[in-house]
Amino acid sequence: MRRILRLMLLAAGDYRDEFRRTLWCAFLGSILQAAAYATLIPILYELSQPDVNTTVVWTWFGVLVACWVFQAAFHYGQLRFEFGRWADVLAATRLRLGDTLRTMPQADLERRAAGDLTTVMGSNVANATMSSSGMALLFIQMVTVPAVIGVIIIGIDWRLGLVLAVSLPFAVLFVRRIQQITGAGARRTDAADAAAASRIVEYVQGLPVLRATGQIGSSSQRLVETLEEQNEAMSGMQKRLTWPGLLASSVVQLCLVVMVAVGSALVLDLDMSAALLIAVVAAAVRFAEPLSTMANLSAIFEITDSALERVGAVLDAPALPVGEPEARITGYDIEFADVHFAYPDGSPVLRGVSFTAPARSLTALVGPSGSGKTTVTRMLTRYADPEAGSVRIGGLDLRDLDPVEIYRNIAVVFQDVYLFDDTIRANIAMAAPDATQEEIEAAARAANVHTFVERLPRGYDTRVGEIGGALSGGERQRISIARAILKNAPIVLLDEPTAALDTESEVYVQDAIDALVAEKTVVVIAHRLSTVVAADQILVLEDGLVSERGTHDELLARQGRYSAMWEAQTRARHWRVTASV
Ligand SMILES: Nc1ncnc2c1ncn2[C@@H]1O[C@H](COP(=O)(O)OP(=O)(O)OP(=O)(O)O)[C@@H](O)[C@H]1O
Repeated sequence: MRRILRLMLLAAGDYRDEFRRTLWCAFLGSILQAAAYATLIPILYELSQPDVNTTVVWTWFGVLVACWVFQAAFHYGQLRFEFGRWADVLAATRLRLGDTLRTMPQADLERRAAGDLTTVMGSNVANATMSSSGMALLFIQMVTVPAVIGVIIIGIDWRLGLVLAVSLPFAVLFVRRIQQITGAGARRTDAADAAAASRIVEYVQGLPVLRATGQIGSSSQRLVETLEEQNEAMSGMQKRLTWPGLLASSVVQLCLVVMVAVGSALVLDLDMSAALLIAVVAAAVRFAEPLSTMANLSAIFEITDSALERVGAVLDAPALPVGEPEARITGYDIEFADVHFAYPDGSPVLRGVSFTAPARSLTALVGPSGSGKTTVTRMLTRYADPEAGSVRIGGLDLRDLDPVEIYRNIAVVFQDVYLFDDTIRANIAMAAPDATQEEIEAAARAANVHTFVERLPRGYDTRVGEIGGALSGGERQRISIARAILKNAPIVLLDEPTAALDTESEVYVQDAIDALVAEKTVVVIAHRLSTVVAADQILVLEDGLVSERGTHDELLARQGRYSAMWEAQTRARHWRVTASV
């Protein structure tokens, strides 16, 4: 219970003090509710006496009314938060989750599948916040009311109290069993939901490939298997709940039957008045009722618990530590000093990379596939911190810098362009939301976007989603370069932006890149060596190490790995030309 309470308070965030007050309201309200039921015992008892003392009856009736009035006041305090505040808590928690995802190391983020995070941000956070308040209050009520009534019944007649005391451990045992089953079931269902969400995202994104390979609908085995597991997780839990559920409610009913039997025997022995028995049994119904409610609701309790756990795991995720949050980048040279890095599940990828890239110079990274080129550019955006060595920008160790400050100074153009389902204008302005229309158009012209946007009926106001498929790879790439030009960051990282383009698109995109990189510190990953002949320095990466460095001419003269790669690519180009003649 303490763990759940901690998670609830974590989910309540800035509203945690209000939430605490609500829990107190629920606790005090529950005691008063139980006390109100208990007043029925002296009232009924007195009414059954041959000479009724009306003062006693009215006094207890006054206590009953007072209990209900105060209970209603506490209930109001509880409902005000439950209905009035939780929508705010939900919105605030989603924003906090969004913030945590932003500050979480990129490497940690990547380890979570997209669908998993969608489930956390969607249904998990809704279950965790909206139902957790209701569940917490219900839980308090369900524990407090029987406890108070139980104590009062024991005080009135220990034998009837004993019946309650004996049946309680059995009821608790079955409720615990139900909780174990629903707990395991809810976790399995949540994991299955997250896996299904990931598979659905993957299925939708991969539709073109799936169509081409005939893996659509039920023939898409991976999706079918995940949906089957989701179904099995849900129905399996329901099946396993049948017997414990039945037994838990039977114990509660049996307890009442035994109590009536014992009470009747006492009445027949003239050891107890019939009126008192009726009053005690009426109160005992309130003792038993929450226990069966608890058994019926435990599935919802566990779903809430599991959702809280998943939301808590994201909220608790450690952010990248920042040495000097106030530090600002003022110089734009880059330095890698003996950088070692391995992905969590793999062998070392960078094994002592060292180089410097002076400000406003162009550094090209070349090398075989898997040699670590992309990882070098990732380290520059503080994707993760090196295991040894340091990465510096303008003399500042990235470990000291807030990732927001790093991203403010770096523009990245990837091979795969992500465009949001918004207007072309909004997609370009993403990195500079305050940019004027003139600035957006200037960037678009520089990136060769203007020419094709002009041809669209709604120009810059055309939504990318409306024409998604109608934009060629080169056009999408040019939009992403316009975005980077508008951002005007002093450092530019290019991950082979022209690699997947046809020759005509490549020319347009190359022009756009030229406009982007002028006067910037540029690091570019290149597979086609012809695109980086003019680089100030070329670094050849092999197996996580810089094996050669120099200008194109210097490296050719060295007759090493670079010169062999150049030879191979020139031969391939020549072969393609002769083959097509
Ligand atoms: N997120 C990741 N998790 C685990 N291993 C990774 C991850 N990303 C890359 N790797 C591994 O690290 C090594 C270097 O990858 P990297 O992408 O940096 O190489 P690269 O030189 O850019 O390759 P390519 O030219 O094919 O893009 C590869 O063995 C790759 O499998």
